[in-house]
Amino acid sequence: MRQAHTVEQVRAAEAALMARLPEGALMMRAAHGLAQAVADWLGSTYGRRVLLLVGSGDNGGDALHAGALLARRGAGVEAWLLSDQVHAGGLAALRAAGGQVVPAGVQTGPRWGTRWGARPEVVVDGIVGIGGRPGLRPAAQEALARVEGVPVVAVDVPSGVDVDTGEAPQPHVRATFTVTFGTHKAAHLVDPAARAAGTVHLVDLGLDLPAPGVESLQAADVSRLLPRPSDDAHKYTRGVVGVRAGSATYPGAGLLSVAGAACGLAGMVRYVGDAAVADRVRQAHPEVVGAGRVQAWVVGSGTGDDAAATLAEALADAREHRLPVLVDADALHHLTGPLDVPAVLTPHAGELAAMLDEDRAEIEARPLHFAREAARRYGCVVLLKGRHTLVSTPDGRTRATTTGTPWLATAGAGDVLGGVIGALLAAGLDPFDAASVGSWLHGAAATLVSRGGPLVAGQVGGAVADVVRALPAP
Ligand SMILES: NC(=O)C1=CN([C@@H]2O[C@H](COP(=O)(O)OP(=O)(O)OC[C@H]3O[C@@H](n4cnc5c(N)ncnc54)[C@H](OP(=O)(O)O)[C@@H]3O)[C@@H](O)[C@H]2O)[C@@H](O)CC1
Ligand SMILES: [K+]
Repeated sequence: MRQAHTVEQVRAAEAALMARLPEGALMMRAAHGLAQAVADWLGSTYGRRVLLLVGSGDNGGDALHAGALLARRGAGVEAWLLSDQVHAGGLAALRAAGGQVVPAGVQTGPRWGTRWGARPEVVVDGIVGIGGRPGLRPAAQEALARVEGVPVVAVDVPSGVDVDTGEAPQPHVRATFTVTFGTHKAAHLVDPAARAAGTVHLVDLGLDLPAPGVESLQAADVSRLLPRPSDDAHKYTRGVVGVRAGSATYPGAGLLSVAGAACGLAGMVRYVGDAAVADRVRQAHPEVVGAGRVQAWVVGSGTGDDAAATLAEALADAREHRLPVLVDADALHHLTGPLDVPAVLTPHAGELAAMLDEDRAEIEARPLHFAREAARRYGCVVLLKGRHTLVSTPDGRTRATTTGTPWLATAGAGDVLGGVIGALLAAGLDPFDAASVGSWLHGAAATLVSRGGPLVAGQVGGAVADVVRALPAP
């Protein structure tokens, strides 16, 4: 599990560990990890040009110490100080290692602003870390503008983003990769900040941390959580998923929801809906049967004018038999308040905006906030679709999905996702696990069929089996 802790949690764990270690030991662990990551990325150190942007706090201290380590391995290292006060030990170390230092406010050389007369090969963003406020001050913005186009490695977090919320409303660094320390932070997993962080490399510091507020499943977690048939399983013990989606106007939504539900993770799929759609479903998926008892419902997509009635029928059955329900698309607009059955809602940003009476742009700027808000308001698990899909519970616990490919942004992908999650609900996972595992599998399946190129939604359900096959042993 990739875990993301808050600044407050990190500070507390750091204080407890620092009390047992010699002064500066944690910063040196961080600096060694940072220097190694930069060296690995460059492929060598001797003669390479590394520019440090150094703010007033320990984040700048990390950059200076890492710069000193790189300078000792032969790199040309220059530090631009963005404040009159920077980490004294780090500054002394860089100077002692032969690094160049350009004090705050000093106009630097002609071409790239460095004494090399050539572009730096990498910029190390030590402007601000977990002690910063969102946004960048003018000195940092000017420095970044002078080295525009040079790859940036962010120290701990891309400076300027909001570390605990993943929001990035103001100017901020856009990194090629980020080297973080001790644990991940929400900004590494949650967009838009996660996009600014690039690839994230974690340096272990040995912190003793509490339960995280945000986490991200990895292949091993999915393998552990995945319901697998027992030796004596039959189709009913594996769970039956019922799909109420699609209509004469939107038959494709029914077909694709079934394509997801029929990914093989449940024992059986029932389709309940328009007769003509049901015929087409049976042609495409002969194993799918009609109405009867189910263990979970998938309801909503493509139900058009019938959405309210279809939702009401599914909820009535779910109430009677205490079944979980996945509600998507058209049906989302007919929810009025907290649900009284276990449920997963799967809106995209536009649908969530309508559900919460907000602007879509606001939802996209603050997805973690609004996923949690919706989960509280509707009293169930909410999955907010996006590049990093978020799954939140009413108490705020959140998982971010980091599998997937931009090619998955295609019509019908959400229908398949709903079906896959429905299968997992029917197979017995609780709504939080079903939604997060389903989202992970859906993203991984899309990456598999995409192989770097375009895909159509219908391919994704069928590829879930290959993803499951490739999971590590539980
Ligand atoms: N935790 C750990 O386990 C370890 C942490 N370590 C490292 O320490 C980092 C945290 O260091 P930190 O506490 O000194 O805070 P940090 O973010 O460097 O600077 C805060 C100062 O910057 C300023 N400032 C504020 N906003 C700003 C802005 N937008 N733009 C520009 N400046 C801004 C403000 O000062 P001001 O200028 O206002 O006086 C504020 O006081 C952490 O991210 C990690 O890298 C590792 O070394 C070891 C293990
Ligand atoms: K930084």
